[in-house]
Amino acid sequence: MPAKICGLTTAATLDAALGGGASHVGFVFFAPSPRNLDFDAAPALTARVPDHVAKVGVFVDPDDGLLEQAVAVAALTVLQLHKVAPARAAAIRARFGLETWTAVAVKARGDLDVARTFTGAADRILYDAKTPPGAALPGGMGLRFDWSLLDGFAHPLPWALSGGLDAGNVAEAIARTGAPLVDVSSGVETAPGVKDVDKIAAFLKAARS
Ligand SMILES: O=C(O)c1ccccc1NCC(=O)[C@H](O)[C@H](O)COP(=O)(O)O
Repeated sequence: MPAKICGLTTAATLDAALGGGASHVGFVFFAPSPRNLDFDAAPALTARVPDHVAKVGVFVDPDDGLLEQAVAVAALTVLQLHKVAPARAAAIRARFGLETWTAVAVKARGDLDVARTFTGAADRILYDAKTPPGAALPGGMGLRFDWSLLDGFAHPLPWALSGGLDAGNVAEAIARTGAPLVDVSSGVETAPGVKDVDKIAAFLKAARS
């Protein structure tokens, strides 16, 4: 079962994700996040990732300079964009030539309409829970949305399920939604930004079960 462990900042927790069989590992480049990865630390950390595992950079409305620097220091293979309009996602995708994901924040069924606007502009939709107005982060808050909102939705692009997943609910989430890829951050932490090797292993095992 393809799974992304997001917000990794240490070798031990990255190795736990790789050892547990993660298909994707995520690195956040957003200064306000407790998971922000320093440019100085990125090369040594991301060099541990074998070629068959995707290195996903997570960005919030990034400018080209930030993207260029992050792609260079972390040898990213996927760009995950939050708070980016379709035209900007298309421009980033064209400029960098990398697989490009866009996060779609979901609270109500109507929020899914946004996904369709990314056809031709992104390669994958990451459905994530909508964070409250004024929240510090647009993701990584451990919030779950009502999975039944995805019932019968004709996905316009390949997709992934995110938001409030953990070892205790990921198998049900996959069974309930048919998600082809799952993504987690808070659910494998002991505190915001503090990943736990045992929780990572348990999540990946549960996702496979
Ligand atoms: O994780 C962050 O700190 C973050 C900051 C800014 C934008 C996005 C961020 N995370 C995006 C992710 O892909 C998370 O894995 C996803 O939102 C799920 O998070 P969680 O509900 O905590 O598992």
